[in-house]
Amino acid sequence: MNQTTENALAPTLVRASAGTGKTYQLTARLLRILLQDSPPETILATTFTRKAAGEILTRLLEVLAEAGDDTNADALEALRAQVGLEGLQHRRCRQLLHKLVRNLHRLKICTLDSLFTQLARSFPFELSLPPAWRLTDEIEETWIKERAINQVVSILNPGEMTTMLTMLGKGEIKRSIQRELIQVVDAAYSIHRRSSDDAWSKMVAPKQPDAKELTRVAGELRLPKPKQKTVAAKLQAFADATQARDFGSIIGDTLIKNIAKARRTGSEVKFGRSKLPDGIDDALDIVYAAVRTELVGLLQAQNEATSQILHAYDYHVNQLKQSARVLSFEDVAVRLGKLFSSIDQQALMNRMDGAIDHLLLDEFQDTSPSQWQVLRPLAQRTCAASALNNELNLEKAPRSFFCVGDTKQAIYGWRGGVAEIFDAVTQQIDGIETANQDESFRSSPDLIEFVNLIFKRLDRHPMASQGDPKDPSDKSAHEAMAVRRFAKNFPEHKANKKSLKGYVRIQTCRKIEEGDKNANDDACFEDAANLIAEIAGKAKGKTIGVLTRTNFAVVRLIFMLESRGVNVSQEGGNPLTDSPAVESILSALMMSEHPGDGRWNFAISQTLLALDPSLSPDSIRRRVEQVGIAETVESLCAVLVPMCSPRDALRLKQLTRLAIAYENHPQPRLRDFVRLVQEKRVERPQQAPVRVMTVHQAKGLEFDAVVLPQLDGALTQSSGNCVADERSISEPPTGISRYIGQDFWHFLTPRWQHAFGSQGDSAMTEALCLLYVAITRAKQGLYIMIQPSRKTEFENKTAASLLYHATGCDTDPTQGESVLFESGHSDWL
Ligand SMILES: Nc1ncnc2c1ncn2[C@@H]1O[C@H](COP(=O)(O)OP(=O)(O)OP(=O)(O)O)[C@@H](O)[C@H]1O
Repeated sequence: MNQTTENALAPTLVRASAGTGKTYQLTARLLRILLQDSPPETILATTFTRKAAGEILTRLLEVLAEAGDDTNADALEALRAQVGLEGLQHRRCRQLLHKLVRNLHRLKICTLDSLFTQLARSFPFELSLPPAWRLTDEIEETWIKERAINQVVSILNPGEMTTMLTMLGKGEIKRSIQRELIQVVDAAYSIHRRSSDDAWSKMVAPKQPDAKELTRVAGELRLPKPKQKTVAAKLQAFADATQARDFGSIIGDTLIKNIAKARRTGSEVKFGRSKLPDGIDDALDIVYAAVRTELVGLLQAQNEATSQILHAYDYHVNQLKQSARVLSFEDVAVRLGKLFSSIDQQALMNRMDGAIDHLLLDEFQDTSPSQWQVLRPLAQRTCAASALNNELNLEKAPRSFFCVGDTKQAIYGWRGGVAEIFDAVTQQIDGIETANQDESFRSSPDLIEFVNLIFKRLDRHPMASQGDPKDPSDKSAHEAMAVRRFAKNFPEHKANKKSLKGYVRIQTCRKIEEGDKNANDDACFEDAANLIAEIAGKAKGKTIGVLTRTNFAVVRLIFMLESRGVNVSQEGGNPLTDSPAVESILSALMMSEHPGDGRWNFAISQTLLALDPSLSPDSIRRRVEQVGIAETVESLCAVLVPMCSPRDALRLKQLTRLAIAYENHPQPRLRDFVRLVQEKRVERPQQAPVRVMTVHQAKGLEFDAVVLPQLDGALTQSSGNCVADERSISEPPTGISRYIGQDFWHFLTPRWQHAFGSQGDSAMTEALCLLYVAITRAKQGLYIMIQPSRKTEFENKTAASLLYHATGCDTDPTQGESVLFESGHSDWL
């Protein structure tokens, strides 16, 4: 960036690596805009979480308060450097601080979700918003989803239902209709609502070869008499299937795959090592075409069924929401996206409450395409003017645009966030300047060296060279490309804190001979818990982050750490049912609704009923009817509290709070309350030095030491999702299809092969991003605990094996309790 453009606050996109101070940059820009006297209500800054928004505001006020203090010359100097204004004075900082404090409510620093909610309030009619609407939370969304699905089921007659399920389930009738439909809705509704009506009908099966031809081919395949028995049997099987038109039975046959490969590479069709008899090429092609029609036809039918289900679901879910006057954040974003892409920009601005002149977007990699659709007109408006400022070389920018993010931290693909959104910004915003930041203010040089070592050498893993890059139907090739691209584009990171000591260790846990997966996972968690207890004992006053892939691991580790006397807290919280005391209250409530159900009775006969014999299902039900759920819960908690540990007593208190809040629900029902408690995560209040959480929850956080105890699972999950054919992320998908396994991709057209392959590529990229986020949370200590495995298992696609290969480790990985890699200063503590 040159000085002139910096002065004029040129539209800027910053690609900033982990720990390089995105928040610092954003705050600097915000201060700069405020210091040029822009009214607070014309500024909008968005971040990913409410917490981050709060932190930016706090930081803003703190910086001004410190720099406004006449005796604090250092703070003023730091602020001058941060905002690039050499002549800035203490007095000016104080003035701005006072102005801000008086106008705090006008300054919009918020999440995208909350921005969209505010925007929606300016367009109630265009968005068909129900009067006096409110937002749902995740749990209410689940309830509404289930009710809508029940309604969809109720309108199908049994015949239709069987057909539908047969089509949905690839020919098999599934047992639970509801479960199947929930899966369909979870996998496809979000993309369905972003797409055009005919998107599901883009996968079209080619015409079946004609009947006469098939009969001829069946005969031709019986003619040759090859010497090898296996070849003869195979041709016989193909002839039989063709004769019976039973192509489903040979869909997955190796010979079918071989035909596809031979046609793609221009080579001969082979079966194992055997050569096939001459003169049957044409017959094989016709069988292949028929099998393709069968497979693609099945997929087409599945897509049709899915589309019908989703249309019906969309209707019912909207009806339910309209009558309950509720919307989710996603509903708001989707409606706004559609409106903003169809309305004239000027009309848009005229309608919005107070125009936004300065737009600042944090964590930009997690912006979804439909969110960008809403943000784009705002961004373009601020940029059109700021380009003009540049030309005129104005000191003060009446408008400006700034966004910052890190494509290496795009871990919310499931919400529709895509790294490519950065490219969309550079293409769609005229005159945007880009900058890179790769100097970490967080991590020690030893850690940064490790980060560079790993991510620049990801391609040392065998998976980086797997697959045929020329074959778009080869999933491994797409994944390999993702790995190589990540390594190639990885910028060299630098450390700012040159003298900060750091330490990295990768070690195996103890070996469980003959142990199954659970036994090995548990051994790894146990050894990690011992290690954490040891570090926590030595590292007084330091923070330790224990980062896992799954919520299940969080619960296991918390339990293990607590039993070792470690002061530990859990980010994001668990449902209150992690406390037996809460469980017995829930059992009592359920028993009052279902007095005959022995399960509940057994659960509370040992606790509540034993402590207070006057309690019975009847008395509890009457109490609920007379005084409501909250008071009943409170009275039941009072019976248990004297018997409880402080940990359980706290959970009971939190249960009472939840019950009081729940009573505001328009139709409080005991059953729904119990489900709410079972599902809602509630955090314990204190933040301990050791914090356990998933890597997703750790985004944006930092710790003195990080422990990673769960890197052995597959990097990507096999996808049961649907696949979108998207040419550009700013446009709705042109086609959608249900997913099929990679073995069948060769039947698809190259365009669909590309769409399926891109999904494999994205899933792998996201897995690498997750590993990057996990490793870069550490300031000084990084401890990685992996399971000992055979060398061949280290060829599997796991994070553990990626590290093994990237470090160039030659220590035997089959040995338990051995150190595979170590660098830096073990005495960093
Ligand atoms: N210019 C700076 N000078 C001094 N310290 C800084 C500077 N920028 C950031 N820091 C410090 O470095 C650490 C990382 O900053 P920050 O959390 O803003 O990084 P980030 O880019 O948002 O990281 P991530 O993307 O990994 O969440 C913080 O402790 C912050 O106070």
